[in-house]
Amino acid sequence: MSSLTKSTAKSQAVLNPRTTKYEFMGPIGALLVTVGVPFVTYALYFTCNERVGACPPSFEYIYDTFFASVTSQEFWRSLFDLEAFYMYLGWYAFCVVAWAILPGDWVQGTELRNGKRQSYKINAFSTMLLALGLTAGYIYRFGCQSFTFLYERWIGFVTAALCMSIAQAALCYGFSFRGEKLLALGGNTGNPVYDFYIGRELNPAIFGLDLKSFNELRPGMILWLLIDISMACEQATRLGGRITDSMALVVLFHGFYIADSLYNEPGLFTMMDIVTDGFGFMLSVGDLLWVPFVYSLQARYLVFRPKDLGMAASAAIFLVNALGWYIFRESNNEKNDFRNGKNPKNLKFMETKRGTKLLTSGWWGVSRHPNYMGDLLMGLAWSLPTGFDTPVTYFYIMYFAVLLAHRGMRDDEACEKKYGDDWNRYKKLVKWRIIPFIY
Ligand SMILES: NC(=O)C1=CN([C@@H]2O[C@H](COP(=O)(O)OP(=O)(O)OC[C@H]3O[C@@H](n4cnc5c(N)ncnc54)[C@H](OP(=O)(O)O)[C@@H]3O)[C@@H](O)[C@H]2O)C=CC1
Ligand SMILES: CC(C)=CCC[C@@H](C)[C@H]1CC=C2C3=C(CC[C@@]21C)[C@@]1(C)CC[C@H](O)C(C)(C)[C@@H]1CC3
Repeated sequence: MSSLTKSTAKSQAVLNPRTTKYEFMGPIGALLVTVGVPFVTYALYFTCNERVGACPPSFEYIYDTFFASVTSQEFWRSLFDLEAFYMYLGWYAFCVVAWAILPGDWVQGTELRNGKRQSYKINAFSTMLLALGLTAGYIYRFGCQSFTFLYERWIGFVTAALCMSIAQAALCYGFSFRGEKLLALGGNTGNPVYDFYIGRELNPAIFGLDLKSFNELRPGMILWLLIDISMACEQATRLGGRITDSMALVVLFHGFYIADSLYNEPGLFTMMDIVTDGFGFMLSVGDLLWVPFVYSLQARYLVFRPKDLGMAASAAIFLVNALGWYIFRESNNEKNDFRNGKNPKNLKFMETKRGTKLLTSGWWGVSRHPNYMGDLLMGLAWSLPTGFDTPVTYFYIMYFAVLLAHRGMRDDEACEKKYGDDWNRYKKLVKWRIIPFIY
């Protein structure tokens, strides 16, 4: 080995140390989630659709109809739909083109280990507006019944999104070995199953397009809204032109959440996924498959189980969502302002040896993750319009509680490393993790 190659290898090892600690229960856990996420996405469809009597159906039904068909070639062929595949590719290409041509400010992310900063173009919200405008024009021109293909070709789109997420994660994993890349501190164990799942390269990018933030906010989140609109169109087609109040609430809540997230795009760049995690299968499948096809479950359910709630129930559910959103947005804003050197509400804070201050009053004095509490309340409001006939439409809030509890623990560990004793002092001041007196 030449001395130049040796010194490059040495500086790479210093910049990208081997990961010595596993998260997510190591390679076994990574493998379980890798297989489990696509499995659950398909299962939520096959155990809860209009051909199935109850959601979920009896075990006998699953055994007789589903297990029997799984062994047939026909079943596996039905998962692929070439037209849906091309439409999905077209959708992804639309998002890339919109990113490239729509105007947007370039902002810098947090400082990286190599002293550099990643640049991000801010135009996720305008991409959503463009997609919504084109969809509205299409529906206006061709009628609501022409925008029901996302409902009709559901499984074909699921498979297309899954293929895209596998392809992206595999390419990112492969390219992370080429050249001098900045790796994620948690994704460089040397175990391919684990590193593929967590993501090896921290910020993979093509022609200035940062793949991690792009995937997190655009092709999946905006598709989730389009899916909801398609479900509302399918319901309107079936009900002779009207949609139920429950469907209106679900589409409104989801739409508002998505628009709010995209409008606050710069807030993403300080989050754990962007700052510490690599772009691996976890985020790729989470962004492209899980978010659009699982988060929209309530809207899909209301197509074949329409429900009229009436004014009182609708207003009550609306208030739950509004309260959740208020807590979510206010707490995220308090922290973002504070981290940007502003404290408009004069909130109390504690100094730390690391130099960064921690809020101890306002929402961040109520619990250590008040934003999770707001997000969970909204999740509950999204399920309530479907009534109490099935637990399946409450899947989102159950999964989300587990995701946020686990995310809170990961963050707690990271903060303990960052802040040392000061973090324990902070935990004594703000005792509750997410929901006061409960958790
Ligand atoms: N819908 C969905 O599927 C998902 C939604 N989310 C949402 O994303 C949002 C962001 O979540 P996430 O990034 O996990 O976590 P948080 O927004 O809670 O951020 C945690 C970080 O904030 C800083 N911090 C912690 N306590 C304080 C304090 N008292 N004062 C000031 N700064 C503090 C620390 O970083 P530092 O000190 O270094 O600044 C810590 O690492 C949440 O609203 C969550 O609900 C998340 C995952 C999935
Ligand atoms: C089961 C599985 C595959 C888990 C992967 C987790 C992902 C689904 C989530 C990890 C962090 C996420 C965030 C959002 C969506 C879900 C994923 C990708 C988010 C974009 C939702 C909207 C919010 O306002 C947000 C921008 C704060 C949020 C960021 C994190």
